[in-house]
Amino acid sequence: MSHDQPPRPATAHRAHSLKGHVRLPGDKSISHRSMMFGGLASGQTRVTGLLEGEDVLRTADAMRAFGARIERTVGDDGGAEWVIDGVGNGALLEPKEPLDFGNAGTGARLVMGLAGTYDMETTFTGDASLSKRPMGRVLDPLRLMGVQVLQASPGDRMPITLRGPRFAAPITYRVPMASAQVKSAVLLAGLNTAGVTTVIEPVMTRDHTEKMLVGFGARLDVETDATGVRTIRIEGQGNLSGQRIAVPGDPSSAGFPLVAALLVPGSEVVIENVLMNPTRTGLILTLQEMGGDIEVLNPRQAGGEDVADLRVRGSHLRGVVVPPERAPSMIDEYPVLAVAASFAEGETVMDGLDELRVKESDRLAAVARGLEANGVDCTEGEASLTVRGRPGGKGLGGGTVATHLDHRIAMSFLVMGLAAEKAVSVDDTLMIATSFPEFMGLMADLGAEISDVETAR
Ligand SMILES: O=C(O)C1=C[C@@H](OP(=O)(O)O)[C@@H](O)[C@H](O)C1
Ligand SMILES: C=C(OP(=O)(O)O)C(=O)O
Repeated sequence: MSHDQPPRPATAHRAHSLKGHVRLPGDKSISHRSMMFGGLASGQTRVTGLLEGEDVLRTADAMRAFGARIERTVGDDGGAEWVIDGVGNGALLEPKEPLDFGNAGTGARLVMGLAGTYDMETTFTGDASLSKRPMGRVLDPLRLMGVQVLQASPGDRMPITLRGPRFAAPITYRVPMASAQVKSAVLLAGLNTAGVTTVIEPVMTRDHTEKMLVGFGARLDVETDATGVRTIRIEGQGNLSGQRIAVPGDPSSAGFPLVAALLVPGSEVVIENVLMNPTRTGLILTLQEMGGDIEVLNPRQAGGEDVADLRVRGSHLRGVVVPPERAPSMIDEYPVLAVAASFAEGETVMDGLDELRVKESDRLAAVARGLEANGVDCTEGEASLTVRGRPGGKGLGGGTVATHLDHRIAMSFLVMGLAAEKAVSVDDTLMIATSFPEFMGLMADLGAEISDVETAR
């Protein structure tokens, strides 16, 4: 997608029932990291199941700019296999051009860590959404390690130019907000820093960086104390070597067909090969607590991760209070949970949502405005959202939602339109390609009717 393409609105109509088996694209967090660690390691990394979304392809471009060779090939089973020839440890080259991360916070923040401590200059740019997001959370620890910020827009925003020191200093850093991106950026900066870099994580967030770095051969250990505080130590300047990675299906993407199947009466959908890492399953747990009929089938291990298939049936949902400490395990899923709550009996209370304000959009405000535009009774607090649902979706819908360049807002409200009495429109769907390019086709295969500008009825 180019930055200057005109927006592409779409409208979702009430569906009769959703039926079928679907396989999701690969997990976005693991896909980004596969590109980064494969691009840095010595030797070859082969990745199947990669999410070929725009966010991940930007990370691939960045790793190419640092000198990695990355190609999409066809594997033995006829599926795509990405082959990465890494630059070798400590051998990133200075990029000749600014790196454009598009819409991707993960790509930008993790690569700032990965490259920031190198004795070279790197410039980071992004689209209008990414340029509004706070980068100080990553720049602050990098500054402590000796990285100079040569250029940044007010409030430590992009475009940003970093200049690494000759010798970076290892630090001990307590992550001030629940953020896997900040934790990861510091650990990745530690990779190129002599000595031991320590990250203290008071609240556990997704642990893909830790697990994958160990898989690539990094010297990293994690200690968890009795209160759950994690201390992660990484020894710098070790050796990463190329790996084979099979990326499981993205549980954040799973949220959309999952909630759609729960809300549309008479539905039965099986979602195959979903990543079930416990740092990512908060949405499934919450929907089960609401009375959602979600069966976890065939739980298994694949490539060091928990994976399962999910059978979902149309269900009568009840409102719940979502514990704030669950937020990190479902942080990207609140928009679609709010949609589910709009159809539940009674009130759903979501709290501890401060981080939603700094995503691709201010998701707390975007969700509340979208719900209001579609007749949902809700209250937006500083870091909370309370939704009073209407079982059956009676009287809901009929509005157009402003998506603010945010893929998850677009997909969430299209899901709402499949179950609401009246159709729901979103002002743009182009951003869906950043994380879930197959969304429209996959939902249509299940029986959803979503019309866009080209197929308007
Ligand atoms: O590390 C990651 O892969 C991600 C971490 C989360 O961001 P924060 O670290 O900002 O919470 C999440 O919202 C994002 O989609 C992916
Ligand atoms: C927050 C998200 O991604 P990122 O921070 O990588 O832009 C997301 O995918 O919902």
